[in-house]
Amino acid sequence: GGIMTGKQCSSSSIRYLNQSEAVALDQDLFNEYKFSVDQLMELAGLSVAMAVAKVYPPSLYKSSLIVCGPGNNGGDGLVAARHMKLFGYKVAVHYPKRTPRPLYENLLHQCKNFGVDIVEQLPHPKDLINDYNILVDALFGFSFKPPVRDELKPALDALLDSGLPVCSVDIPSGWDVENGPNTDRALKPALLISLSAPKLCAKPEFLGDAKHYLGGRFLPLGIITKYKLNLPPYLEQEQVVQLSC
Ligand SMILES: NC(=O)C1=CN([C@@H]2O[C@H](COP(=O)(O)OP(=O)(O)OC[C@H]3O[C@@H](n4cnc5c(N)ncnc54)[C@H](O)[C@@H]3O)[C@@H](O)[C@H]2O)[C@H](O)CC1
Ligand SMILES: [K+]
Repeated sequence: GGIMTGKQCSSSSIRYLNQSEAVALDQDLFNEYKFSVDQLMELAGLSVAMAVAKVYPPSLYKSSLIVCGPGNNGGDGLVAARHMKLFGYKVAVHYPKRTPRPLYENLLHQCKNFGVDIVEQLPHPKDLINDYNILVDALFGFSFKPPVRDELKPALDALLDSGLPVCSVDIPSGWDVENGPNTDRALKPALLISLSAPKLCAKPEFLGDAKHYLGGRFLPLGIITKYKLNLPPYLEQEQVVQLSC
């Protein structure tokens, strides 16, 4: 739908970033604006948790599983896990390929100390529905290059075949960042949370009837101008804004 100011729901005239623009914008935040990854990841992960809670409130969707990948998209998932725990969800994390960096190690440590379950071995995808109400897809973000390597196929299969609603962080995992769901067996997320600005794969023709939120409310005006972003306004102190209804 178009801009609906009353309901804060807009998607017209949005500019979608290609993969190299997304990487360049990210680099500008670190190099020109001197943000640390931890800072942005905390805000990104918080906004993911907030969007998930708006669409799938913990009172109705109590039990969640967050599938985390080896990069910063997975880091966003680890942050979201901690916030979702604070929001009242039962939270489990599956984190099959761990990158040995203090950032990720500390986030995982925090999850454990906040009572997040760490699931080493996933059940068969069809059995996930017995234990969980929603899945969060934090497997791959804007640095993904298809096809998925074998080692992470089981994690993607869990997201593909469970039948549960999937909330994708920034990019629906397995999708081409620019060309969207261009395989036979593509993920169909129920909710996408684009971080900082939507990438080309988040165009309405790819998302279908999925809900779409923008989060990561940390862009300085200089970046918005440089990348000619035309983002919808966030209401008041909200960390997310809905893009399609
Ligand atoms: N500016 C922002 O909005 C911020 C976004 N954040 C999040 O960071 C990700 C991008 O993170 P990055 O570390 O660059 O990469 P990814 O997580 O997308 O994945 C890289 C990771 O995955 C492996 N990999 C790549 N392709 C494959 C493949 N075909 N098969 C298996 N594995 C693959 C690769 O080796 C790496 O290990 C962005 O989307 C946001 O979610 C930041 O949190 C904050 C700033
Ligand atoms: K993802």
